[in-house]
Amino acid sequence: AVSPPLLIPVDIHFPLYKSNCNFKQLIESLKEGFATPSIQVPMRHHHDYPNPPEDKDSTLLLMPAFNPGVDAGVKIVTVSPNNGKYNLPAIQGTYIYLDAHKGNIKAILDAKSLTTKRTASTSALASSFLSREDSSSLLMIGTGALAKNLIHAHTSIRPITKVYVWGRTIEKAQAVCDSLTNESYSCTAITSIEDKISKVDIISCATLSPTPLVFGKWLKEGQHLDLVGAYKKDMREADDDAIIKSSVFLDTYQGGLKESGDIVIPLNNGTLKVEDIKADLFELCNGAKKGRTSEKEITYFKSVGHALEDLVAASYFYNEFISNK
Ligand SMILES: NC(=O)C1=CN([C@@H]2O[C@H](COP(=O)(O)OP(=O)(O)OC[C@H]3O[C@@H](n4cnc5c(N)ncnc54)[C@H](OP(=O)(O)O)[C@@H]3O)[C@@H](O)[C@H]2O)C=CC1
Ligand SMILES: O=C([O-])C1=[NH+]CCC1
Repeated sequence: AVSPPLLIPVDIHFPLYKSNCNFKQLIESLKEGFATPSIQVPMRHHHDYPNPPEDKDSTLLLMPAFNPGVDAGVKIVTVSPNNGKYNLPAIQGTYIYLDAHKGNIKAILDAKSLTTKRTASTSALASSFLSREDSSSLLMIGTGALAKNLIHAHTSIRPITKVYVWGRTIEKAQAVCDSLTNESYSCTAITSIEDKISKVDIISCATLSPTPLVFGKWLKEGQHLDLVGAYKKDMREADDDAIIKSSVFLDTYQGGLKESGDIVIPLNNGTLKVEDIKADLFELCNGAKKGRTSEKEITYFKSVGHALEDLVAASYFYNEFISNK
């Protein structure tokens, strides 16, 4: 099968463009983006809607962002949680990248690729503030479209030599490992989260699980927890004990306080108070707040995604296209 192009240029007559992502560069661009006050991001639309052929609702997200005088864009993305049974990623959609001055469309990007790359890079950006600098092992929980990208992004910023992958089936975990050959780390598929989780430095979790897969009782001093999955108020990937043991950080207060059960459930049951949340990526990137402050601290980062990330990544891929043309 032919994979879809990452970017279809509209104002440039060039057939198809598929980009290899340099995660280090994209992470740096995101860091600059989060520290750029001119970028405006209205609260995104987050609509759950019935999906009669399935037993689960789907979600539609509309995500605009503007950098006045420079560029703008909007992502239309759906999450169809049963897509796995059709061998499709849950995330589908498109990104329209615009010139902010005259409003013309500069490019249309495949939102599946854009989202996996910017989400993985956002997690790694957070890790650059929150994980220990000497982190050498990573546990990846989940085997979907994000898993491989998260492994690439996390290993690009820390000296990781050992990666472990857990999935609901060992075959899918092994397939992720098999796709990561010639890397500077080993990759091992595992069958039990509990057996490995206490022994790694960074845990990244990107699943559609409605209930916790990570339990605070398993977490050890100095670990960093990167929670990417739960995108609705009734979904969570980690339990209350994980919150109690950790310093909690968000991608943004705007979405992070409202959209995911990993934050909303502990806020509602009193386990977490808003004032306990240490910082979001705006505050970390502009230097207003600190990330990890001790080797022993357990850091808990929850992302739900933000349109600034899409705009910065679209700009990154567009400029890469222009310079390689
Ligand atoms: N924070 C952010 O910015 C973003 C978050 N996301 C979210 O991240 C998550 C992963 O995305 P992506 O990799 O693209 O999705 P995919 O659809 O490609 O993969 C989903 C993964 O979740 C696993 N899974 C599904 N149900 C469960 C369950 N009950 N318990 C454990 N594992 C389960 C699947 O396993 P199996 O193959 O066995 O079904 C698969 O490994 C999604 O929830 C998505 O909405 C996505 C984009 C941005
Ligand atoms: O930001 C994003 O694109 C998404 N967040 C959750 C699902 C998709």
